Amino acid sequence: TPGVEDDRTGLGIETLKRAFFDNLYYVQGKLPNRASTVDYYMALAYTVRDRLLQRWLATEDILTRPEVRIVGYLSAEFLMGPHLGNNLINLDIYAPVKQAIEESGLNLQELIDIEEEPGLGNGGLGRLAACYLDSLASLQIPAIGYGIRYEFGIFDQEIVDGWQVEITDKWLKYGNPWEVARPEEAVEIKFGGYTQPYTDDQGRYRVRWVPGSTVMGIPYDTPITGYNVNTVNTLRLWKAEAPESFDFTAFNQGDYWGAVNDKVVSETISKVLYPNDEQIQGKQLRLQQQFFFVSCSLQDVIRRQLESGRTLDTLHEKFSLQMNDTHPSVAVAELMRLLVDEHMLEWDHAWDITTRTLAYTNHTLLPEALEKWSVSLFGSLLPRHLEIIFEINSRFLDQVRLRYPGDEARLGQLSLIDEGGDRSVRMANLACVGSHAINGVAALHSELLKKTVLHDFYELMPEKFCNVTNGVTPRRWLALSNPRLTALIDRRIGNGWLTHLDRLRELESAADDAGFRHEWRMVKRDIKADLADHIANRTGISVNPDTLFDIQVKRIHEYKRQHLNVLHIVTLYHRLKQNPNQDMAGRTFIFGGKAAPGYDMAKRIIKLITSVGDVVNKDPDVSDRLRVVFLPDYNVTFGQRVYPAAELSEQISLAGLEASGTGNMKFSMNGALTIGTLDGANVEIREEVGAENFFLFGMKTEEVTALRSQGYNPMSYYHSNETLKAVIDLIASGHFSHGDRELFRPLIDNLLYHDPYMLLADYQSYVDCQDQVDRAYRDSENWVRMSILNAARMGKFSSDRSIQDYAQTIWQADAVPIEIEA
Ligand SMILES: CCc1ccc([C@H](C)CC(=O)N[C@@H]2O[C@H](CO)[C@@H](O)[C@H](O)[C@H]2O)cc1
Repeated sequence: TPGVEDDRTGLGIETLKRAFFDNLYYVQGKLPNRASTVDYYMALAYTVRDRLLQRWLATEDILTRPEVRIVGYLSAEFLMGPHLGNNLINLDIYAPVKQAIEESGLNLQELIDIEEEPGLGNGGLGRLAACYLDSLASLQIPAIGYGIRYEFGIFDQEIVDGWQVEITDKWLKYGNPWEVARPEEAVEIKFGGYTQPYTDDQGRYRVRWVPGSTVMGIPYDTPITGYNVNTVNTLRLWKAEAPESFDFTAFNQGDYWGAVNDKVVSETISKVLYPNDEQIQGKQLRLQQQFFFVSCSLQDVIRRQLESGRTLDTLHEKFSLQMNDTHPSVAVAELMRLLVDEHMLEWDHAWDITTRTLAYTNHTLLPEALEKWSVSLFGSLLPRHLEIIFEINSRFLDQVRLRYPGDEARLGQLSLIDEGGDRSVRMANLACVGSHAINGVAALHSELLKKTVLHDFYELMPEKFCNVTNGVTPRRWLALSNPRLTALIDRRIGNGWLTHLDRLRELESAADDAGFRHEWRMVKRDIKADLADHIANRTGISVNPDTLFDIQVKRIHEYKRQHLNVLHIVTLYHRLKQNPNQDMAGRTFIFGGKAAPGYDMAKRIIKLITSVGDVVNKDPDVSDRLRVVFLPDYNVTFGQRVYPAAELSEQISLAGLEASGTGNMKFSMNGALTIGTLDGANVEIREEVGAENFFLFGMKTEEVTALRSQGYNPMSYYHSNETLKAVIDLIASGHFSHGDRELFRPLIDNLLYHDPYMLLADYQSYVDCQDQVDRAYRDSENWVRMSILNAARMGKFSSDRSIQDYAQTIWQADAVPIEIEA
């Protein structure tokens, strides 16, 4: 009817309201008088989903064209965060929807906050994958994210009596309006069993895999909107189901458990995310999960290739598949199996296609994070893949022998099989041999990769190595998280910078504008006040928004040195106890981060933070100048609330161990200054913002290596630094643990006798640097100036720049604008 907008696509306020209440009624089956906030959220989610569907289907259609290249991002983790707010920003319908919801007597932020966060990741690696999906769509590059639809994501964290407690993450309890199941595209996945060589009808040697069990992989698709474009890409997450979910024969024999056994066993595969960050556990289920989503995804890719009318000979011309760390690296063997065993390609031809299609990104140098699977476990679960890996290895080592005749040591290093002890498959080696490109995630990290863990591969195949420094999406981490600063920047430099972040440079001149500085300071002050209210509600701790907000949020890990931050806090406490009139700017220290459930030292660090906080926050001598807060359950939603409120960003890892960091980028973009070591992307942030706008401390990687090789004796630092000794002794004395000297003994002993992450060696440099921060903060005009310059010079760290680097150097992928007929 003329004049009446389509209910599904109209953006008029009245249309939006009608559509909203129609979805409440027809989808949620609720009338307003009985609707809960979750019902209203669901109704709004469906209303927004309706308005992206046309673009989604148009993008899906483009992917079927033979000439269109597709980027497949294989990741065991996608830390997406809540969808509603992000889609309102990317579809540019935030304002009309806000008005429609408010005119309906509801509060949009309340509906946005009720969404269960899909926490399908641990930390940096998973969130990077999410930022990259946002940039791929915003740059109109056809792409598919491939992962696992865990029924339970990363645990929710509660702090009970100062200790972390893990709570199951039932994110699907109300259902998920942002996914569409596609059972018609389910695939079968094999496990176990044995292999059977045979000769095919052309007399050629072939191998058949006779599985011990099979499960079905059911795809669930989530739309990935681009910012202000028609592209809506897909995140395809696989759920495991039993081929037969109910065994009637067993049931009829009264074996009720038997009747559902298959179902339970199969579904276990996609049941829960492994909550370990940077520590391998070598559990069979973890390898099952990795093979499950990789085989599902590769079968899906091959189906799309063939349905586009292409043959498999040109798979690499249509698909670029990126392996997000080694977690998907079984893809090298699985693609070979599918091409050779299932689609009958010749080995060499298949190998050429495989290496041209696959690429590998490394995210960590930590030895304990480099995946190795025992040959026995691998062979029992994936007998055919082990054969294929042995074949790949023997052909590879033949080449190595030609290149380095007689160099057995190098051969041993490069081999896909670690022959030492219990033989194991080195997944990083498999990923390197099976890829055409290998990259690190920051300039320093990529250099260290070439010098250390992947040195032998670098010497053998230097042409494969490159660097792509990480980035973060300014849509979620500025426009959605910090609308007030976004509005201020828009007023100053116009919009367009959200897709061309380099334009933030136009803010540089504003740093010298007192009026603008004042507005900038006010925005930060307001956000700090909001966070102070949130902290009070969440923890009962009152913080003063006029103090310096010093924030460290990231997974708890000894190499990230949250406990070095605590040593500084105790140093300030010690100083104030000795001299209460000590002149210093008031500081609020805010921590957040989850510890892997089995990581005792990390859990003890959380207890140290909460224990020091209990004493400091209640001590009248210091509490007006010092506050320590551990905010529970650090996740994407939490990050969106905290990054905009920060003034000082703590990036204090031991040089050489933080591959990149991405929180460092989010803090700086929101005007926080960084105190940090020359580690990961800190190096490039300091290059961009200027050394004068960065608080640098600590040893460089070379100094760390030198000290380690000359023999590091932490006890000598304890004895030669009076304040450090007093601080350590205070903690050891039980002062923060009700006199219990045992509670933190493991931590203290580790620092005094081992200190593998060299806290004591970097302590004085850190404390001195923090004193610099204190002095700088008290010149608030200059501080705000530095804050503006920090944000203005963060253009490089947009994930759009990272994706453009990948597209140009690794994927040869181009933008394919999507036409939508009106
Ligand atoms: C097998 C257990 C496991 C699980 C996750 C990981 C990830 C690689 C850990 C991770 O998230 N690494 C972080 O990746 C970020 C994105 O590149 C970097 O910014 C961080 O520096 C790096 O620690 C390793 C090992």
